Amino acid sequence: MGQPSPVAQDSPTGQDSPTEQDHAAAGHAEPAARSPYAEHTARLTRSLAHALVSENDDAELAETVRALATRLLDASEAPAAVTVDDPHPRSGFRRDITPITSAVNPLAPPMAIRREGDESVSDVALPLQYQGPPARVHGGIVALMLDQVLGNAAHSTGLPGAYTRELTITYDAATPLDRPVQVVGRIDRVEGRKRFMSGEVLVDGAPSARAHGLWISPR
Ligand SMILES: CCCCCCCCCCCCCC(=O)SCCNC(=O)CCNC(=O)[C@H](O)C(C)(C)COP(=O)(O)OP(=O)(O)OC[C@H]1O[C@@H](n2cnc3c(N)ncnc32)[C@H](O)[C@@H]1OP(=O)(O)O
Repeated sequence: MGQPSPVAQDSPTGQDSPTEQDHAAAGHAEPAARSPYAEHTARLTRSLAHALVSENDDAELAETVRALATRLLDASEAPAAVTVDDPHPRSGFRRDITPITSAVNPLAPPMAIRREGDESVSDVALPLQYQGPPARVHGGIVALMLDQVLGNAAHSTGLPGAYTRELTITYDAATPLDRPVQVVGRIDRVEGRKRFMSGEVLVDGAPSARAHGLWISPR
């Protein structure tokens, strides 16, 4: 079996952390502290997800995975016995468990979002497990990436927390797998509780998908 395709940077999001009020408004408690064990396991699970949808075979790797699965099972029964270094130590970062930017959620590539001027930006290359039509990223995943990056931009200015109220995606062209694409989002205008947002997925600088959306803060 070949190496899994490179996934997005295995790092946290750069996304603004939700406040305690955000968590309270969202109806859940503050997540538990970060776990390096969870983060490493998520990385492994991403690689396994890629291996499962690939059609390659490699007996030596299969044996390595079998041994690792045994070790992981032991570790899950006695997690304190396993010592790992946190590759992304941060202080004060609340744990991100979203299925798109989280380092510890294996459903997430994960995307890392940064600020560039007035925009939120993420460079990402999605591997095979995000495929829709052959060689193309699934349209729902494209919408997920845009939702997250526009949401990041909506929260980037110190404005209160807001939810996606409306999100329209226009798919102009294929978003390719296994190639770097750039996801960009920005605030177009603010009207009271409403933030009107826009963004794109760029492939070699040209939009493969465009998004327009409305984010609203709860009353
Ligand atoms: C607290 C925040 C927490 C944030 C956590 C961050 C973590 C990030 C994690 C990642 C998250 C990733 C992202 C996610 O997954 S976000 C999760 C997915 N989204 C949701 O769950 C949101 C569901 N919707 C709601 O909860 C409510 O609708 C909210 C709270 C948003 C507003 O409820 P509210 O009861 O206040 O209002 P309303 O819904 O009756 O709407 C009525 C208003 O909207 C106006 N309107 C409607 N359409 C349009 C239009 N096209 N052009 C212009 N205006 C338009 C309309 O005129 C009216 O305005 P006005 O007459 O009042 O002036």
